[in-house]
Amino acid sequence: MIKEIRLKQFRNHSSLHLKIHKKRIFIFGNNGLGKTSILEAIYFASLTKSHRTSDDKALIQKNAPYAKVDITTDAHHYQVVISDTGTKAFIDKVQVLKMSDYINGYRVIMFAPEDLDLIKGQPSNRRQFLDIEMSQIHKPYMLNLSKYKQILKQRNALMKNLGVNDDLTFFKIITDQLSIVADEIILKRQTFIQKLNQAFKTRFKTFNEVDEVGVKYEPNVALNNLKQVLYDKKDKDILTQTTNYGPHRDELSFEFNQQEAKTYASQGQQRLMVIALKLALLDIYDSKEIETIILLDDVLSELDSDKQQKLLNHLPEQYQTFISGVEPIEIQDIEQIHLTKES
Ligand SMILES: Nc1ncnc2c1ncn2[C@@H]1O[C@H](COP(=O)(O)OP(=O)(O)OP(=O)(O)O)[C@@H](O)[C@H]1O
Repeated sequence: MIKEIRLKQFRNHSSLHLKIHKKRIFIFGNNGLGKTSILEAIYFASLTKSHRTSDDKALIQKNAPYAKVDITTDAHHYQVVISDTGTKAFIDKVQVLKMSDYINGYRVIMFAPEDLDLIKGQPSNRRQFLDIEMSQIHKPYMLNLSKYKQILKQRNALMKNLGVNDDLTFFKIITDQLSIVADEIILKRQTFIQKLNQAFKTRFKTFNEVDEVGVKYEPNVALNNLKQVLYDKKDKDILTQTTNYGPHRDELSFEFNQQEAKTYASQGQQRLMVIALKLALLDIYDSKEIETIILLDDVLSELDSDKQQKLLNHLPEQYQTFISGVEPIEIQDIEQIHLTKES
């Protein structure tokens, strides 16, 4: 459990010290006071990256030389220092030189309003979600994915130079290699989404007993078919100078009462779907030994008071959960932190 948070020159926080006593924490206050930034800092101290920018320097307070985040849990003290020269990370005051040894000391699951793009946004948003989440729980998937990207790049380069009547030796080698790795990816995605779908449905039901949701895998080409398709569609790939088929074109579809959620579900329903999806990930992670913190940024907006209560009452109890919002809430056993201009 996180017991203390200290921010120094992080975003708009010159110096902030919060002592935490409970498992549920609600941080509220007016717009722009830095609620998201606190959740972002907890996220950053876990993964050494932000959920909303790839530019770490944006986290340093304007005109300050560095930013610092200290997170104290029951077990350890985590510190990250961000400066012009990069990010340094420390566990219990000892610098950890290899970031892969530092990250995930505690795990974070975050919902941020940007995550609504999972439903509303482009297929690439959904593929990215799949790849990030699956890589976290299955290392061979991550390795296959980077192998796939590398072969795909080579194949695309080949397609730029290949003529319809050219020798096909290299084309065959690379197409066969790509298909083998692609099938591994498709198979793993299939299994993962099946599990995710079950957990997603169950989580969503705790917030809303009436409606039915689902997430479906729509592979661009079905398992074990890619090799044949790539041979059959060779001329199209040559003409367009790229690889038109494969898991890099896969899609996930979200359904709400058997309809496409993107166009059918309301804003509030979409929000609950994404939160349920994020919580479903917890149900399929197999890592009781790693402490997990849930971060819910601005989850309550667009929800009516009944849905707000249902959401707050059905959050999994075993995980410490930080929630941000604008107005205070009436719910028991939650630590409410009021951010004001002076805090
Ligand atoms: N590097 C920085 N230096 C100083 N201030 C910054 C920096 N980056 C962002 N800010 C400011 O920090 C403030 C905090 O933003 P944040 O998104 O955390 O607020 P919030 O309380 O979550 O707001 P909202 O309720 O509107 O979501 C904003 O006013 C923003 O302009």
